[in-house]
Amino acid sequence: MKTLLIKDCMILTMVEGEKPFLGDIWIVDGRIAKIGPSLEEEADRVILAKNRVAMPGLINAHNHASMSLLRAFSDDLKLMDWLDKKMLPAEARMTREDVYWGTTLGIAEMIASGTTAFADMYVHMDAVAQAVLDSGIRASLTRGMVFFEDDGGRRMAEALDLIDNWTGAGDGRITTMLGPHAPYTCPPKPLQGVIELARKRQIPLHIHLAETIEEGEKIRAKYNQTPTEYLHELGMFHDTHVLLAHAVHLNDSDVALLRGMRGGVAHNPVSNLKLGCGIAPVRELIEAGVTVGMGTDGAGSATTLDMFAEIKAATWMQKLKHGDPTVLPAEAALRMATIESAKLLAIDHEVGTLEAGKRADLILIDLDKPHLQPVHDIPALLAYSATGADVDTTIVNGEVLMHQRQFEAFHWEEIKREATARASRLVEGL
Ligand SMILES: CSC[C@H]1O[C@@H](n2cnc3c(O)ncnc32)[C@H](O)[C@@H]1O
Ligand SMILES: [Zn+2]
Repeated sequence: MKTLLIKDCMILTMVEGEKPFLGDIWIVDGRIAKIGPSLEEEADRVILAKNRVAMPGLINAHNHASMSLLRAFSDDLKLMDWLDKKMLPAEARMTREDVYWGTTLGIAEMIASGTTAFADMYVHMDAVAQAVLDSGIRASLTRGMVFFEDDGGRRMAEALDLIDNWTGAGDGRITTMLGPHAPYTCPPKPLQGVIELARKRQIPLHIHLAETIEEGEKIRAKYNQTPTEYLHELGMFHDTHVLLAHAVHLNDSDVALLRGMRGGVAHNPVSNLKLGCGIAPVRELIEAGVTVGMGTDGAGSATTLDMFAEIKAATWMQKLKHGDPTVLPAEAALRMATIESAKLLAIDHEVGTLEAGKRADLILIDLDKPHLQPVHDIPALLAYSATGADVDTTIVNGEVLMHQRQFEAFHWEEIKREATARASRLVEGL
């Protein structure tokens, strides 16, 4: 039996209706065994957490972690130029080892800024899975599939290999999905095949949707439909859990089509702002009963994987869009980054709130700083003033991955050396 006791923290469980309270968290074999005041348990390790807030780890519901190698390489471009002229040529040079080290760099940033789980779509996914396994973080992995030309079924075979070989690995830390990339890269025939397979094997789907106006124009020209109508008509929302990344350009009838869907939308506000894509209809989706979580997208576009930046951007953007500061209050934004994202990854029975019986995925945030005093309202402080750099401790599955801002499972110098050398090679001459 392996035990960990966290003492004397303010606990924000994110369970609906529960206010923050002072107490201890008792963790046994990776799960929360008890939460309460003055727990006197013998533990293998005790973390004294005075002046710290304990909250569920943040869950990044849409990422391409390897793209951390392409951080700040190509910015201030329109999405299609950025993707076609910069990202795709650099990605064409990526080896399996590049993807391993790029993902590890992304994971290091996520652990350092309080993310304990992420959803990823990329290529060389066995390398991504290995990086997740080695790092101790939790992830939902999917092989991104574009169907421009016939590849004899190679991408699909790789997607199924990932699912067959890695689902449940790392004591359940790794889960998997099928990932058709986007409506504009997936014509009806192959996309229908993916949807049917997902339904038959009950595998969740992860796809980009309605990110830009140009995407809407392309799909309108080809199929005389909105991107959402296109996916709906192919049966994507009938009986399958679907993680929709972005969903910026939805009209009222698109939102109505998503009502009652399984899964929901990963909102990526920083990427949407930076690429000038627009403001997603978050309030309308939530009012329609659609689950809305939060993600960063890759560091190639967002530049940062700090989920606290997303939390701020999400709430500010909705307040601005509706001209109303009461829209998307602090606690609702924090819920999007925790339990609502957990629902998108279909892991909300295990993580997303701090409750006895759940996996011990949690973070400690250091309030002993000028920008986090005085402590009137913890959710407001966390949503509006905290940053990833205020995360003191990150714990996944009961394992301490960072404490007092020191990685416990990583060799940072090695990651930096590998990542910087590989990144230079990938972008040379582009
Ligand atoms: C086929 S693997 C995933 C693929 O997606 C690309 N990508 C990264 N960010 C975005 C985005 O915001 N919209 C669309 N596609 C994106 C990434 O470069 C990979 O090629
Ligand atoms: Zn993306």
